[in-house]
Amino acid sequence: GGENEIGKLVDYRIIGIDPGSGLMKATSQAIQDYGLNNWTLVEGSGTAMTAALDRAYKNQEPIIVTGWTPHWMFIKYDLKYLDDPKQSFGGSEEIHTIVRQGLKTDAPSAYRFLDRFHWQPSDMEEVMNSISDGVTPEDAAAAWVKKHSDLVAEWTDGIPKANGQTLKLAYVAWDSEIASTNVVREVLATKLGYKPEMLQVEIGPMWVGIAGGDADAMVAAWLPTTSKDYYDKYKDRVVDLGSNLEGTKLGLVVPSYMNVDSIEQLR
Ligand SMILES: C[SH](C)CC(=O)O
Repeated sequence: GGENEIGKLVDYRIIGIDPGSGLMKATSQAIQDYGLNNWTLVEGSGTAMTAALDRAYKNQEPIIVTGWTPHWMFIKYDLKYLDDPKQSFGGSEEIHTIVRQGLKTDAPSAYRFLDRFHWQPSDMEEVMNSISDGVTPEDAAAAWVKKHSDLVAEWTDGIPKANGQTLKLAYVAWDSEIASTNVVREVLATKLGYKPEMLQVEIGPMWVGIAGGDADAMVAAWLPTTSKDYYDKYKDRVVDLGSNLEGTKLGLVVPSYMNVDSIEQLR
């Protein structure tokens, strides 16, 4: 379309995250679906996006970011999702646990725990919020595990301990997966006797790592839509242990002080 009031305020830019993510693919789809011809989707990272949001929000300036739930930003700032009447961002999804073929034989205790690992968005947000308040991911995970000993017991009761076997956990540096992967690491290390390592990679290498056996597990598969391309490509070479969290959401997010409510209004 031609001139757009909101577009002018944000220089026709949507501040995105890492280019391979499903969220960026969905945003490109929305730009097409809603005819946002003169708009630019800025590639970066989850960290760069939250830094830009923080700067704009502190100065009460307009900004549009690619966002998702669960995320600490909805606690820290007064934000809103733009309505998505064309459903370019899909509906509410879930996050799956994906492990390498052979893990059940090689590390049966880790496999059994990973198969049981399941928590609520509020649990993930508790860890995320603590990290966003400046607690290290390791300490935030340790505090959460200590506080939620009943749920952790459900994950680990009756599972024999390993004797210091190394395990490689792959993840992408999304704030949600920094939180979840640190909790998984903490349980593997303190309850099940493993020596877990965390490998921070981009989304493609994360799936390749599990499929190729270079990594043992990840809790970062947003499905059925967000990670669909990677799932379809690697599903025959990985083991999907199902959902570890339900009730996610993806979309365009703005501070509540902006006078815009729908993606329709950006054209
Ligand atoms: C950004 S969501 C945590 C995951 C994804 O977009 O692939």
